[in-house]
Amino acid sequence: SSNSLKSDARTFFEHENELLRQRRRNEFLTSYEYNTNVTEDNRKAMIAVATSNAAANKEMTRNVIASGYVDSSDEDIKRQATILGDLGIDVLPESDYKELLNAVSLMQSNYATATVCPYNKEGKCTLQLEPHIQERLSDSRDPKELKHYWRQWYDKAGTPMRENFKKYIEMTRKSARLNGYSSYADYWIHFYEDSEFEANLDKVYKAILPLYREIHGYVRYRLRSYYGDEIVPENGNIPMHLLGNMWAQQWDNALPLFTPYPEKPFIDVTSEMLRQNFTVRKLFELGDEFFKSLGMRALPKSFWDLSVLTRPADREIICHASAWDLYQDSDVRIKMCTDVNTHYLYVVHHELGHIQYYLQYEKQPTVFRAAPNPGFHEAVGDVIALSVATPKHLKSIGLSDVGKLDDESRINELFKNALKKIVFLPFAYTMDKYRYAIFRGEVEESKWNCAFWQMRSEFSGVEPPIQRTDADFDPPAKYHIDADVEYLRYFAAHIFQFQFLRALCTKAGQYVKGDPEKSLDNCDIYNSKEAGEAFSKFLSLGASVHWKKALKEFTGETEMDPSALMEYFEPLTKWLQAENQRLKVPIGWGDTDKVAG
Ligand SMILES: C=C(C[SeH])C(=O)N1CCC[C@H]1C(=O)O
Ligand SMILES: [Zn+2]
Repeated sequence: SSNSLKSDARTFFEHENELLRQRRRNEFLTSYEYNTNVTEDNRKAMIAVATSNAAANKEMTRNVIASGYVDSSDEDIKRQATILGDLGIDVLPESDYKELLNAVSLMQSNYATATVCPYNKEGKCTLQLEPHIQERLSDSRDPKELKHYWRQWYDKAGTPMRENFKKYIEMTRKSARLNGYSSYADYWIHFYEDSEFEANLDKVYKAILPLYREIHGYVRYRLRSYYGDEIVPENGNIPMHLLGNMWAQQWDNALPLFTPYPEKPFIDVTSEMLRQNFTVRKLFELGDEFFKSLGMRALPKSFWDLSVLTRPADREIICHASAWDLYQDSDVRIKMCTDVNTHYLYVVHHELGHIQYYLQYEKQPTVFRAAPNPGFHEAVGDVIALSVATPKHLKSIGLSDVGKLDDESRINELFKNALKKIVFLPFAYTMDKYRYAIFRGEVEESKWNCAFWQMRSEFSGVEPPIQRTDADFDPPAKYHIDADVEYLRYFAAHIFQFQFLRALCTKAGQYVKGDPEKSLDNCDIYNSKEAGEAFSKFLSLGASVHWKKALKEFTGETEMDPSALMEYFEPLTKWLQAENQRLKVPIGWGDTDKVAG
């Protein structure tokens, strides 16, 4: 009878899911060991466990496909079979698999251990990306110093990785073909379960581009008046080393150079935290308190015992922030090199969002212990960070004395947030538009570097501070390109997080469309059990249902839709259009002349 068949299927998947859970725990434990202690032995141990797991996963996938459950009439069984039937890079023959993991882990190790020489003074070349170089890129206003660190980092973290990157492209291309995908790009895209994904992406990019162009024009205009026109062109690409971030992915660190109303008091959270002797632990406790105030999961004791929250003095670690699900007994951890400042206050909340998601779906079968759309996982923490950063919330936790902003201060705040959330979109779009083109063989290898900078210019209107050629190879200077981490998840997250914010703020009674007292940019969902309940319900589903079904229950929407983001920034959009007209700011940019060919 269908019941017995179902029980056979259920028994089958319960067994496979339990074995998969054990394999994942073993794999992530050895990977965590390597990430928190970068040695050759740990790197090899990680590759060994991953390789044996790949063989076991191949066996599981063979069983799942042989079972025929992918055609089951039971939606849940069918979904489990479809996901478990998809092998990814584990499909590779063992020797290729080892080569791929070796190439990726060597790029990650290089990124984690690369050091550069100090600018304009003697001293050992031991400066690290986090915190030294990142801090100089954020705080220096000396174009020569900025150019020095830009060039040192790209020459150290990029070009030497060319051969490893080539191997990575070769092996991922082979894995995609063995899985029946036309390219590794299409393997990445299948995780969005949306046949219109690329079309929707372009639609969203075009929807936000007008606002981005206004921001770009205004920033270039203000930078020109600060640095002069030998450094900053009137109509061309913005030299990226002036924008406060090594990859020019967010420009908020350079805000003091272009604050709309510089005379207005500004909430400088970093100096206030330092004045109040904030510790790293305090940053995590703030985030933990926030989730608990919503009635959501608290951080378990094991989190505090097993996480690595600051850079250890006695060993190399991979500092790039990451959250870890160790698939047993709520064993969840964060590994990052936290400093006490606004940037890390955001990153802490971003990572705690991943942790909350792991805890919320931990009762799901292993196959469903994931997000149904990669963008969801990257959006959870950001929504909380948006609430934390509001003047209302900062006042409630004693980090600011300004609760409600006047119109001009509000423009300053919205501009600061736009330098993160809007500026980021063309950057994220390019990270994967570029890799898609390489994965699809659309760019000849001798042009891989020039194509990268041409796309950064086309989509963001930024360029390197110095001439780059195809003798350089700059893409691996960005962590995610070393680590085989898909990037459009962050693009999607930057759209979804405003849809989540609008839904949660509505539930919390903090947002009413059209009510200036209840606008999105001053909504604080802290303590709202209604918001927490809706969020928990959404997150606990994991990947058990299609993301459009989960989103519909949560926000009433079924698309990745920028209208919530555009509503949040609407007052700024109006102000910028008027201000750029008043100042006769030229909008738009041309081709970059910093790449040969
Ligand atoms: C904080 C993380 C770890 Se999931 C991160 O990589 N992010 C967060 C925002 C964008 C992206 C980046 O740093 O490039
Ligand atoms: Zn993340």
